Amino acid sequence: MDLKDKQTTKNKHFSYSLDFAISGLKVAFKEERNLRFHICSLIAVCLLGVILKLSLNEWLWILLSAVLVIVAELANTALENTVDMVTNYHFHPLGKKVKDIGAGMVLVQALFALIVGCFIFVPKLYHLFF
Ligand SMILES: Nc1ncnc2c1ncn2[C@@H]1O[C@H](COP(=O)(O)OP(=O)(O)OP(=O)(O)O)[C@@H](O)[C@H]1O
Repeated sequence: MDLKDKQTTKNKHFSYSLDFAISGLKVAFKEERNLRFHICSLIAVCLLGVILKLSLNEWLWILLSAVLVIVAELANTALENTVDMVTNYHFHPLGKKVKDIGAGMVLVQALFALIVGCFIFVPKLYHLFF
């Protein structure tokens, strides 16, 4: 961690904000197995989308669902880290509540993505095989 990483004041330039945002994404990707899983799933879905020649509307629904899941996972990661920082890894009923609600948020988004994926891919796969 260099001196810049110990900054606690507001960013003075947009480039600093961008720099910290990118480093946040890198840390989340490195530390969160679920985030890596969601990104791998997105790549697989995109490949399938190319093979099945999705329309522009279908691509937009798929991308919206994927972005919602990834944003939820990032927000959940931030919540988990905040709970760990505040509780110092000790059990606290409110810490449990926050983490469980955060996990619920990701689940809701993931179910939405699954439903969208089923609406788009199931009929296309059905026509392909039957
Ligand atoms: N400080 C704490 N106090 C109370 N309960 C906690 C605390 N930390 C974790 N827990 C409980 O343990 C569960 C798992 O915590 P963890 O931090 O591993 O989250 P997770 O949901 O497994 O994260 P991930 O999204 O990485 O799978 C939480 O959902 C919560 O019920």
